[in-house]
Amino acid sequence: MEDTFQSAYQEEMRQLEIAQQEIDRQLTHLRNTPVYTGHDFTEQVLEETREARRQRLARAEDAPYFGRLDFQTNQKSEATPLYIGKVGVNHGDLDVEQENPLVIDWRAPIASLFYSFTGGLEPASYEAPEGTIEGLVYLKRNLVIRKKILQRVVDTYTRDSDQPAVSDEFLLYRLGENKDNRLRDIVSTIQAEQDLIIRAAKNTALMIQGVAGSGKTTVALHRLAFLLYQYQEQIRAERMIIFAPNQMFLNYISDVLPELGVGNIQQNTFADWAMNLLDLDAKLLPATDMWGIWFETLEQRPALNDDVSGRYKGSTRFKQWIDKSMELLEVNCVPDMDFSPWDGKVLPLQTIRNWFFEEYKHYALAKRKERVLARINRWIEMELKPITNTVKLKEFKQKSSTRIKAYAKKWPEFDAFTLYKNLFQPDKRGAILQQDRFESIPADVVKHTRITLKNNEIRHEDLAGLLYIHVKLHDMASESRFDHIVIDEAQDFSPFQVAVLDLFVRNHSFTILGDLSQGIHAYQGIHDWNEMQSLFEAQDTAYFALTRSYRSTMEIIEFANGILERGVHTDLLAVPVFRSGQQVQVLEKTSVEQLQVIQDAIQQFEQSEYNTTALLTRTLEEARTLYQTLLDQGLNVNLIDGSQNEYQGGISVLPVYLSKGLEFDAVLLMDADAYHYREGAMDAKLLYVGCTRALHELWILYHGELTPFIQQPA
Ligand SMILES: Nc1ncnc2c1ncn2[C@@H]1O[C@H](COP(=O)(O)OP(=O)(O)OP(=O)(O)O)[C@@H](O)[C@H]1O
Repeated sequence: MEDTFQSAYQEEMRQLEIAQQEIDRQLTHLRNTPVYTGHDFTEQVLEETREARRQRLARAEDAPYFGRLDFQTNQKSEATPLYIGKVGVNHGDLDVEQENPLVIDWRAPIASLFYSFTGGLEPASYEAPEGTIEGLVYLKRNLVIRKKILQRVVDTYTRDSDQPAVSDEFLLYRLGENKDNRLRDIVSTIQAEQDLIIRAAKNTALMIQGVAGSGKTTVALHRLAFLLYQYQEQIRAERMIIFAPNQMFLNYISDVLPELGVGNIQQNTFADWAMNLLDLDAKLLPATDMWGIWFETLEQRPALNDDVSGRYKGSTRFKQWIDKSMELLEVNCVPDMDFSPWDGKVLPLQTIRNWFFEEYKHYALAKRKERVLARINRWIEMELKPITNTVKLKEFKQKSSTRIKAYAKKWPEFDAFTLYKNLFQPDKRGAILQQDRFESIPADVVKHTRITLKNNEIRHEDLAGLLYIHVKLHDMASESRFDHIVIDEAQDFSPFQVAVLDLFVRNHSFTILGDLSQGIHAYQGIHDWNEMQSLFEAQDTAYFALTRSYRSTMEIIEFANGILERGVHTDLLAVPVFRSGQQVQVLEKTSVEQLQVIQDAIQQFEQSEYNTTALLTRTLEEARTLYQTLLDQGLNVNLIDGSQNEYQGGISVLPVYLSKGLEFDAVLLMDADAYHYREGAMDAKLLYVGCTRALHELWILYHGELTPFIQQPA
């Protein structure tokens, strides 16, 4: 066994040397080629290609590949070793597709075998542009190369061995590593079920329910890199966008795409993106406004049902209601009168209606109004032309100018904010719905929305409706469609938000990822994936479930599953990868003792060389207090209160609801008592989110009665 390993290692050392020499040679050649800066178009294109190769080779220099697959197609008499890396490298200086390149790009069709093959003697196959290619796999090997040095060779499958495939061994090695303050790429260990999602066809609204730590965010980013490779003729990075919950999260994931050699993809929160398009004179209330109601109050939280404002305003019910209102607006918007520029001259209502409802019907409402008014102006000019009497001409000009202004005022104002406001006050002039229809909006929603809108303030939950009206008025979506949209943490998105985004993307090309068990913003998000799936025709959408969790140890996953079983009653439980660690510690301590425990834990984590630790409190106020106490003790800690744009790593103190999406080597969850985490799925989900942030260690601290979602330690 040892001999086999030695010879494999020697063989890979030799291959690495060959690969590195070739990469060095090509790079030196390219670097010595003078950069073309002239105006000749052909030369400019050639220079661009050279520059792209320069950059690709530079990325391959330190670690040209991470895997090897020996594959024999049915047409060949022997297996060919295929080396798979983050970027493809050809033999020689030509930039054309080669049958057996030196290194194959991980996104190439043949590389999918490396991910989908999980062992067995049966033939394996992959889909190539020319059809299905079948053959036999002889070897699957993982290689760790760092800074040009071969560090590890792990065979996860050899055909002539009677050992089963051990693909988890290399994965476990990778998962056991400590993380820093950024998410990383996983090209060397993408799992078969993740690969299916990454390589799924482009023109589908893909919905992925994935348990905590199943790699949803990571997979979405790899999918973008794949789409750019696979559909390079059809899509551009600048026309793709990732929506994530906040700027800090965007910062946390910001290294992955550059690691995958992808730049220029837009990344934003829905709120910032929508506000930018709407360009309103109103103020967006910060998200903390809602958190105050749902997270900071431990007692007397509002009941959560479909009539709470976030759920209602995010529903297709509300969208349909707006549709109806807009239809009525359209039908009734032409002033019910002829237009007379001066006494004795009349443009009949029927002509104006004909322009609006027939000739310009393909334009959006605001444009139609604009066109009709411009046409009336042109009509006035035509009617003025034959008038030769200068006194009369002057008089008519003045009259018509005043009258057209007055007439234009009789049209509704096609401004999204004004119309949105009117939706909530049918008794006002300019209302677009009659009272009887209006009564279907929950009374509480009307009451609270009126108050905020009156103060020129809007909430996040208003953005979908506002944007929808804006699009209907101005049709700006068709001019600036995305090629692909990723929505991360999609369980916190509403169906209405997705319906609006669907107007902004070609061919329903979405990757929508989330976890219902982490739906802590259930007051605005979905409760079931059907709510989103039903927005699309069956052939335009696909659903995947990721159940394996890669982040945490088995002990942590099993502990977190227990919380879900007790508090959420779901079948969406995580299946751990077989990575064992410390038992979860559940410790009853008084507040004075807790401080000592925290200090001990931090010391212990430092010895384990953990880079990131989180202290999770139930509320923001408690996080602030704990942060101050720890600062006073001389500890070097960061507070995360929702206002940060960057995740620093180190020791962070934060309320549990702000930890979503992040991960830490160790987590200390504070105040896990029956007061802080009481009855109700929302508290259980909060606890679940908190516990599943931990990679290696989880400590639970409480005082008094333990929360019912956690089993009393024996
Ligand atoms: N195939 C894999 N190989 C190695 N690591 C992986 C793999 N898949 C996921 N991971 C790791 O698991 C962790 C969780 O990944 P990620 O944050 O993408 O999951 P998630 O499903 O978005 O999590 P959550 O919903 O809990 O925020 C990350 O550290 C990621 O690198």
